[in-house]
Amino acid sequence: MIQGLLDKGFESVDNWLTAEQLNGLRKSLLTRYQNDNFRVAGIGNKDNLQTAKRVRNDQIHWLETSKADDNEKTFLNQINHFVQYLNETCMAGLKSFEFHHAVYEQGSFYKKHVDQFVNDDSRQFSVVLYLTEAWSEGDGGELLLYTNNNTVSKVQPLPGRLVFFKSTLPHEVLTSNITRLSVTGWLKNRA
Ligand SMILES: O=C(O)CCC(=O)C(=O)O
Ligand SMILES: [Fe+2]
Repeated sequence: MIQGLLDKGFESVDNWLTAEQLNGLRKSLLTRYQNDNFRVAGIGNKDNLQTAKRVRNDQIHWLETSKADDNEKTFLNQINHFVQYLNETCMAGLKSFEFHHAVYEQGSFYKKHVDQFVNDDSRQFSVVLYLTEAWSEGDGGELLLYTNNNTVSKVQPLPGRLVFFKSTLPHEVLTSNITRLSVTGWLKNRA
């Protein structure tokens, strides 16, 4: 994973969770979505929602450790192990992380952007885990990563796939033709 990050600027890994863990996490996301616990996502940390809607129109729900259910706790534990691994093997200096569930309803997208805020550079790495039950060519919602030398890499949002990239890397989500589910987060160098 680390090698891919260094070589290409990103890495993707399949089957990051067991099928059981993945199905559990999807169930938790859908339960929160059905109970109206989601809101339209914004951009930046002081944004105007009208502007934001032209850039992205997914809906999100932030995970809070204290309110996480067992499936979400398992996921956050795995992330914690991953963070420890990065700190031990790469001296990444990571101090905290934040994650949200995301639902891209049919027709939703997220235009080209970077995840680091202009007034806060604490987000070091972006992590996305795809939770959609099934994805096939034509369903859209691919992740485009603008790596160095104007190379564009396309990642299919396949169930169970985890993508990991530096938060300074420009990327975008193409329009999804199906309901696209994911959990997305950031590994930060500040608490
Ligand atoms: O879902 C994805 O593939 C990427 C999402 C994203 O770029 C973001 O939430 O900042
Ligand atoms: Fe992003």
